[in-house]
Amino acid sequence: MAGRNFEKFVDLASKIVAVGKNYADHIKEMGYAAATAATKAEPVIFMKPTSAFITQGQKIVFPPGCKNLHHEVELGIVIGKQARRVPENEAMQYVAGYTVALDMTARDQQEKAKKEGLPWTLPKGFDTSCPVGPFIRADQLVDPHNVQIWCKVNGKLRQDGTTKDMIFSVPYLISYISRYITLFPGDVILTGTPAGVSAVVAGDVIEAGVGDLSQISFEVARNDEQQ
Ligand SMILES: O=C([O-])CC(=O)C(=O)O
Ligand SMILES: [Mg+2]
Repeated sequence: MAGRNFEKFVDLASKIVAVGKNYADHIKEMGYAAATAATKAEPVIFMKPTSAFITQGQKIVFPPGCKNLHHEVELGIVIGKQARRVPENEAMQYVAGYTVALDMTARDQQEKAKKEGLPWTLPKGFDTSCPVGPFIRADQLVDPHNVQIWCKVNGKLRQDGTTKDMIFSVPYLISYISRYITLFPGDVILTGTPAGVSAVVAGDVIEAGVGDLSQISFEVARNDEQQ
């Protein structure tokens, strides 16, 4: 991992791989089928393009046609070196660090896609759908499975979870994803959201953090192309 500047992981990344249904309380609030021994072995995986990234100072913009935009706070894993078919017991060697991320979701469009059995690419991958925070070095977060992740909207706490409640661990996810998709330095894995997701409107300010290690604040803006 030497020689690379992971402070700028957004510029290094070639992709964002996102995990869904990783917290039982969020599975429940969304009405997803309960996890079973069988589904536990298979996390839900989807992707966002790197054009979804925004960093502080930029605004979250409603995608065209969306009337119900949700925040989802998530721990992001920043990959440190190329990972292909990595065994779980070696997976942590591939972690450069972490970040706080928002998996912004056009919930109305995602619900429509779910009903029709279609992919979530646009509801999850539109421009500005992946606000991220500063880089957290791996040695600053020694136990990624025991940290608070939280999200406030206009100062009001909406999500207050802990990564202790993740169904699939960080090494499991790296191992599982890298069986199918080679991960490269700077790539980000979003590890799923705890309960408390809710709608935001233009003018709202979303704050989120991973413990007190990384904190972000983003304003939501309407889409000026909106019909
Ligand atoms: O949209 C969803 O509910 C799936 C997801 O991203 C998550 O669980 O974090
Ligand atoms: Mg999510």
